[in-house]
Amino acid sequence: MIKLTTEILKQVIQVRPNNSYKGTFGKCLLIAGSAQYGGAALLASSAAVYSGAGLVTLATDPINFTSSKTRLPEVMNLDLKQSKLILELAKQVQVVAFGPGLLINEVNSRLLEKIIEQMKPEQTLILDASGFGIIKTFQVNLKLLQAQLILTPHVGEWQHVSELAVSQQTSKNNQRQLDLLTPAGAALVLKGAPSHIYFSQTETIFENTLGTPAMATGGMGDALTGILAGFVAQFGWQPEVVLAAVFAHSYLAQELAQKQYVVLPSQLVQALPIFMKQWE
Ligand SMILES: NC(=O)C1=CN([C@@H]2O[C@H](COP(=O)(O)OP(=O)(O)OC[C@H]3O[C@@H](n4cnc5c(N)ncnc54)[C@H](O)[C@@H]3O)[C@@H](O)[C@H]2O)[C@@H](O)CC1
Ligand SMILES: Nc1ncnc2c1ncn2[C@@H]1O[C@H](COP(=O)(O)OP(=O)(O)O)[C@@H](O)[C@H]1O
Ligand SMILES: [Mg+2]
Repeated sequence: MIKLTTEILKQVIQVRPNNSYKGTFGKCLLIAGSAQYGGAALLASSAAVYSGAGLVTLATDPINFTSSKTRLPEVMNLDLKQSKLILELAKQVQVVAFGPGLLINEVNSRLLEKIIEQMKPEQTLILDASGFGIIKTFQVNLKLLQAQLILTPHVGEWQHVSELAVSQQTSKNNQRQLDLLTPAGAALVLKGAPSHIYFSQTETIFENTLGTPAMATGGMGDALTGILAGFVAQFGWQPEVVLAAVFAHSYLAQELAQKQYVVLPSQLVQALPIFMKQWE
């Protein structure tokens, strides 16, 4: 088990080249948010923008359009029902993040299946939250994916997907289930206190030594999904980039928690640009 340190931030976060433009830092498509869980979509999409993705589109229930545009005009919106448009855009982005705040239903599962079918090896799919309910309920096969894959379940979601009770979630069992369920190289960010990161068909496991109970507020995982999307969009898919995003999320929360009893996910998101500047 390798413990993450600040080395990973220095390694991954780069000074931006002068001759860059928004296209240099990648495009993200987030498929997230129902009427009930619009906040998850707002947090994930804002985290992608604040962590530095060049262009961010949120496909969501239209009821979230006004709040999305009012809170963050940088984010573009697509109607979750317009699956043709979503699939078209999904071909053009570096990262698709699927799941926060979605309803677990057949329409969303069909959309995910088509995305899995069409994504290319140079792209990355991040699966979070209701995405796990969808793959489990509708038996979606992740092995068909050719793109890179990042799974970000908390232990409750991992229990559902892996069929490992929390008490059975040992490193060995987690690795075996990950290898069974996903293509080689897929990352599993198993969120908890602390979080562990596994890679499919790879022996080495990483521990995120940081984190604080001040993070235990709904939406903190949605923010991580957006940070992962932003990091992969601009720094490319590499195991180190996944590790750096996970570490940055907890490190920043811990920094804020020195002066705060609770760290709100939206506060963490807003603090990202200043935090990243320290590590470029
Ligand atoms: N503001 C918002 O709109 C928010 C929306 N959310 C959305 O709400 C939906 C349901 O998410 P939930 O995470 O509540 O899903 P679940 O209700 O599926 O998961 C929580 C279950 O897992 C168990 N559990 C065990 N260990 C856990 C751990 N370490 N951390 C968390 N739960 C653990 C809990 O006891 C509970 O039974 C998702 O779509 C999610 O994206 C949440 O992200 C919270 C914020
Ligand atoms: N006590 C804690 N110590 C360390 N990290 C925590 C703690 N509580 C929550 N977290 C972190 O907060 C995030 C919570 O994610 P998740 O459960 O998906 O939240 P949500 O679905 O509400 O957005 C994870 O990254 C987890 O590691
Ligand atoms: Mg979550």
